[in-house]
Amino acid sequence: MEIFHYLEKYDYEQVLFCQDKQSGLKAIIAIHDTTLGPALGGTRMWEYQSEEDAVEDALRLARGMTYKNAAAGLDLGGGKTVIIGNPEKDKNPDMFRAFGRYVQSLNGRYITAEDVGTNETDMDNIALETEYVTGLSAYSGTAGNPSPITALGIFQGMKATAKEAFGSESLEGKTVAVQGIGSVAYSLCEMLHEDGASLIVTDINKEAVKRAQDNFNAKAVDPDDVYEVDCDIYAPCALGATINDNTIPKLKAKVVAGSANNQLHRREHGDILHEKGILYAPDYVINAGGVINVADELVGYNRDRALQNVQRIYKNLEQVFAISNRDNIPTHIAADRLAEERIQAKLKSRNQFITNERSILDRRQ
Ligand SMILES: NC(=O)C1=CN([C@@H]2O[C@H](COP(=O)(O)OP(=O)(O)OC[C@H]3O[C@@H](n4cnc5c(N)ncnc54)[C@H](O)[C@@H]3O)[C@@H](O)[C@H]2O)C=CC1
Ligand SMILES: O=C(O)CCC(=O)C(=O)O
Repeated sequence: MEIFHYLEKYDYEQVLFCQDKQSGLKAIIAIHDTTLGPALGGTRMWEYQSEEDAVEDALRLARGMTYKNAAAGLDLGGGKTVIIGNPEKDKNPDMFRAFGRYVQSLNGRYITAEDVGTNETDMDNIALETEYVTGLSAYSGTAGNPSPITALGIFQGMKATAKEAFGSESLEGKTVAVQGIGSVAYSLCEMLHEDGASLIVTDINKEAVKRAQDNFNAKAVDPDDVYEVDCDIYAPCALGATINDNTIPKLKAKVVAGSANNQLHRREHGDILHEKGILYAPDYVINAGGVINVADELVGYNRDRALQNVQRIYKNLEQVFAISNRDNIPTHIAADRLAEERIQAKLKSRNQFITNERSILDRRQ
C-alpha cells in the first residue's frame, strides 16, 4: 500500500502507530477529518491477516465516521482505532491503559469509544489515562451499552424509509426479514413486534433464533435463505457487504434498512438498488444511534436528551430522500452529499476571523 498516496486521495489528516512492548499493544489511530470538531470513533480489536489489512481497516472506518458524524448533525469529525490482536485471548487492562496514554497525547483531537471486540470495561481502563473516551460503564453515570439505542435509531429510520417507499410510516402488518439477532437486532425486533410487524429471522446462532421465535412469534429461515423470502423490508443486522452481486437478484423486499456497517459490497450496488426501485436507507445514517448516544457523554450524559437526539435519524433520512429525489441520485450518494454539504459549510465559515489565545492580537504587550 502506498500510504501517502492513499492519505492524499481521501484527504486524511493523521495516522498514529502506537506500540507498547510490555502490554503487547499494537494500535493504529486514524484521524480522517476534524473540520466539524474532534474526531470521534470507536476502537476495534481484531486479529488481522496482515498489518496492511489493519491499516486499511482503520483508514476506511475513520473516513466512515467523518460521514456518519456529519450526517448525524454532530459537531464531531471522523476517526477510528484498530488494535491488532484477538479480543478473546490477547486483551489485558495495561494494554488499554497504554492505549489511553496515546489517546491523551493527541490532546483531544481524537476521542475513542467501543467497537467490535471492545467493551465498556476496556473503555473504563482507557479512562484511567485520558478524559478523551466515551461509552464507559453505566455505573459511572454514563452511556453504557449503545445497542438498544442504536436499535431505536434503526426503528425510527425504518419508519421514515417506509413512509418514503410505501406512503405510510406505519410498520403494522409489514413483514420484516431480520438478518442476525444480536444485541441491536433483538431490541429492534422487540419494537417491531410491539408495533404489529411480522418477523422473519435468521442467525447462525440457533439460540438467538429461538429467542426471537419464542418472544416475538418470529418465523425462522436458514441464513442463506433470508434474501429471497417474501417480505417488505430486509434488515441486515449482522455483517457488512450483504448487498452484493449474488443477493440483489434474490431480494423481494422494497426497502433495505438495518444496522450493519458497510452494507453495500461496492458502491455500485447502491446504484443497482436504486435502478431496481429498492429504497436503501444508507447504513451510516440509520445506524448513528450508538454514536449519538456516546457523543452525549461529552457534554454530561443525559439519557432523555440522547434518546431525543436519536429520534432525529427520522428527519436525517427524510433529508437524504429529499436530496435523492431532488437530484435524481441513489440514496447512498445523497447521504454523502448531505455529509459533505455540512463539512463544506463549516469550512466556509472558517473565513470569519475570531480572536482566541493563538491569534496575533494575543501577542500585544
Ligand atoms: N452495537 C451498536 O450499537 C452498533 C452496531 N452496528 C453494527 O450493527 C451490526 C450488529 O451489531 P451488534 O448487534 O452489536 O452485533 P452482535 O455481535 O451482537 O450481533 C450480530 C449477530 O449476527 C449474527 N451473525 C453473524 N454472521 C451471520 C450470518 N452470516 N447470518 C446470520 N447471522 C449472522 C451473530 O451470530 C450475532 O447474533 C454490526 O454490523 C455492527 O457493526 C452499527 C452501529 C452501532
Ligand atoms: O457507537 C460507538 O460506540 C462508537 C461510534 C462508532 O465507532 C460507530 O458508530 O461505528
